[in-house]
Amino acid sequence: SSSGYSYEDCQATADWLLSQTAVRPLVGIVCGSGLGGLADALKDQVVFNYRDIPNFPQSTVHGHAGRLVFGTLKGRPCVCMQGRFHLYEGYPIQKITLPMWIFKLLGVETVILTNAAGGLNQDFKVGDIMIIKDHLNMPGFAGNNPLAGPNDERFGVRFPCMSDAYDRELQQLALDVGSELGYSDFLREGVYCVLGGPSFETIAECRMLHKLGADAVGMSTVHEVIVARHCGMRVFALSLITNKAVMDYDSEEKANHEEVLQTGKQRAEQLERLVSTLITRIEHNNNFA
Ligand SMILES: Nc1nc2ncn(CCNC(CO)CO)c2c(=O)[nH]1
Repeated sequence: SSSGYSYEDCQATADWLLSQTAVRPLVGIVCGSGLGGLADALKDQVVFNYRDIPNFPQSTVHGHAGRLVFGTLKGRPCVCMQGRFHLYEGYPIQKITLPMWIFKLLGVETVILTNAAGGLNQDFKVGDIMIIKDHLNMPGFAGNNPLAGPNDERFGVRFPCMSDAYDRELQQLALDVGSELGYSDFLREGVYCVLGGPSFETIAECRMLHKLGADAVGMSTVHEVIVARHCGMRVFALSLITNKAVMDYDSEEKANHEEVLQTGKQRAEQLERLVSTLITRIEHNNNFA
């Protein structure tokens, strides 16, 4: 569509990347705020700055490097976005999700997305890792959906199903890996709600979202998930709970980005171990590639 990219645009970018590296990734990783360290774990890296990639948007948020890192994680070929895009940066939604269409055309079969989020579920503690089992797409309720506009059947169907967006097998695998690694006491599951941002939510909004069944709130991920599912990639996503959302009017808590990045640093190592171990357990169609 007009503000979107054509299949040919995406193909051109993917072909450009494939001509620059011999890595043929099966897993695509999206690193959330302060979680870019995951990309540093890749071996035999081939790195591209977003500004050097045709059609790619630029990261403008502190804690988002703006690099596409190809490499291997325990022998598994991966591509990792160190820095992602958000509605609050002022990008049209199709620009935010362009990397997903490109991942698809690179041959990626499974996308792993991480983000930092506020905890709405009162049982959650700062530093918990929440496996996302479903989402609430608030911008989508207002029609801000990355699939709006003409549909290209080469990517997927006009009306894609979202009741199976978050792969149940990968969720179970993550729980198993988490308990193997001894992470069970900070590993949770829940529903992630996306808001446009950049302002953090009000107390009334937190209370409303909690009543609506949301366990965590953030400003990303859902748009990429919708596109990834539209073009048939498996999705696993998790939120690092970087602060407890303010739910009471007598609270002195004030959500801030620094706290988000600080918690990311503290938990980064466990999150990286969880994701890299998970990746070695994921079965792919052409594992022999
Ligand atoms: N209460 C609350 N806590 C949060 N921690 C991280 N995020 C996700 C948004 N992250 C932004 C600002 O840190 C950067 O992308 C949020 C949020 O949206 N709300």
